[in-house]
Amino acid sequence: MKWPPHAGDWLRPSQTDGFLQISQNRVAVLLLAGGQGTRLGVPYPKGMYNVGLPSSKTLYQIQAERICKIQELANAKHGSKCTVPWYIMTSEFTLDPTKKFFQENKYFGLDPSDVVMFEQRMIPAVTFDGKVILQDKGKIAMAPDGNGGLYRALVDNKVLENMEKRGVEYLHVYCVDNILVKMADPIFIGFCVSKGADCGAKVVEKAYPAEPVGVVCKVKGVYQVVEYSELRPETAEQRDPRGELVYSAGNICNHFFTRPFLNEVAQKFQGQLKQHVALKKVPFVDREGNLVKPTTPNGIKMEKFVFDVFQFSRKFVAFEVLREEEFSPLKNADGAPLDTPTTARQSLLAQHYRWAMAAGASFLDAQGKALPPRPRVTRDEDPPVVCEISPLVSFFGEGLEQLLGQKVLTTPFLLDENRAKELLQAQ
Ligand SMILES: CC(=O)N[C@H]1[C@@H](OP(=O)(O)O)O[C@H](CO)[C@@H](O)[C@@H]1O
Repeated sequence: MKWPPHAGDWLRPSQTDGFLQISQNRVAVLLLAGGQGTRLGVPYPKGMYNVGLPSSKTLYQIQAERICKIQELANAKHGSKCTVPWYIMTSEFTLDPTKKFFQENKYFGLDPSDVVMFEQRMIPAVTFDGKVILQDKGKIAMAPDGNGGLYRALVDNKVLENMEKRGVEYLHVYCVDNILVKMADPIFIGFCVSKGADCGAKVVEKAYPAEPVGVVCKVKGVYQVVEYSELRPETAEQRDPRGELVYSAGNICNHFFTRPFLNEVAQKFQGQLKQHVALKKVPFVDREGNLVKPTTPNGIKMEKFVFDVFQFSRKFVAFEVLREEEFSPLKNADGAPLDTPTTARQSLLAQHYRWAMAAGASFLDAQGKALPPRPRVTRDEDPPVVCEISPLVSFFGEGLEQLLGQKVLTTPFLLDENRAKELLQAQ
């Protein structure tokens, strides 16, 4: 069965309920940040990556500022003083550097007590015939247990108790690498809550059959995600009579869970989660004690997947969003055709350019020559101007008419809080 229906078939969800929940401290965000970023090829956590924006902000900073802003928007709407706690699942690889980075950057303006870091487990990598691999003399090669290690980590670290104490009822769980992620998105939260869902997933229409995204679909009557690594190419290519992909609902790793659902999974089901097998290049020491970096896969890493709990949901919803507004993941190093620092930067700058244009701004180039507006910028090209808008100024593009309406701006243009104040004062 094709899932979900086309975007136009959806009821228009209301933001109102989402903001209400946020303002009542019932919403938290949970970041999956235990991965090693092997494809990106950096020795530090992906969240610390700077994709080369004019502001030089890292993914962690952008996300922290979005939390600040969503709290502010909910407060302004409901006269509250709310908190959206940020739970960050790290691993042995990412915990210390992440902690240090947040400390050095004063938690990017968030209250440190509202940023809760915890660690997922590690499991040994093995050879194809099941033997452990020595990464160093006397050290077994270990890898994080996959983003589905979340459920055990929630128990190990008493995170669910922390959520309960704070009165958190709804979780927006997301992956670190999507530069366009809408943290605690009130539209998504509002939609899931209004449908009485215990579990939900945002999806985008797949761009092409072999795109490396999981697909949300029904298997034997049960909603689940089939991961791209486990979907046969001929299945991925199946089309319906209209010529559209049958499995077109691409998973963007943005999930909604209620706390009671997470509790139930943690207590009853997490032991049942399937182990997925990934063939990987695992560095090892040879008999002479030399470190060898294999060029072809030599080992197996076992991983659990965060979405494998969808099968236990009583009410699951999928929510289709626009790729250009919500999905541009950082997976690969520059040089790869897609999902690189360059494409992540281009997607964000293209979005901010669209916001500025929609707010009524026009642009001059660096020599003062007027630049004709370009209504459509695709996600993998440079927008005609460099325009970056701080999340502290605008989360969704809201509130920009007042600042940018009828303004003639010169590229490159960086709208941070100071610039926003100047623009307001100049009125
Ligand atoms: C286990 C898991 O969560 N896999 C996700 C995740 O893939 P990675 O290749 O593991 O980053 O993010 C993708 C979206 O960026 C999503 O399509 C996929 O299903």
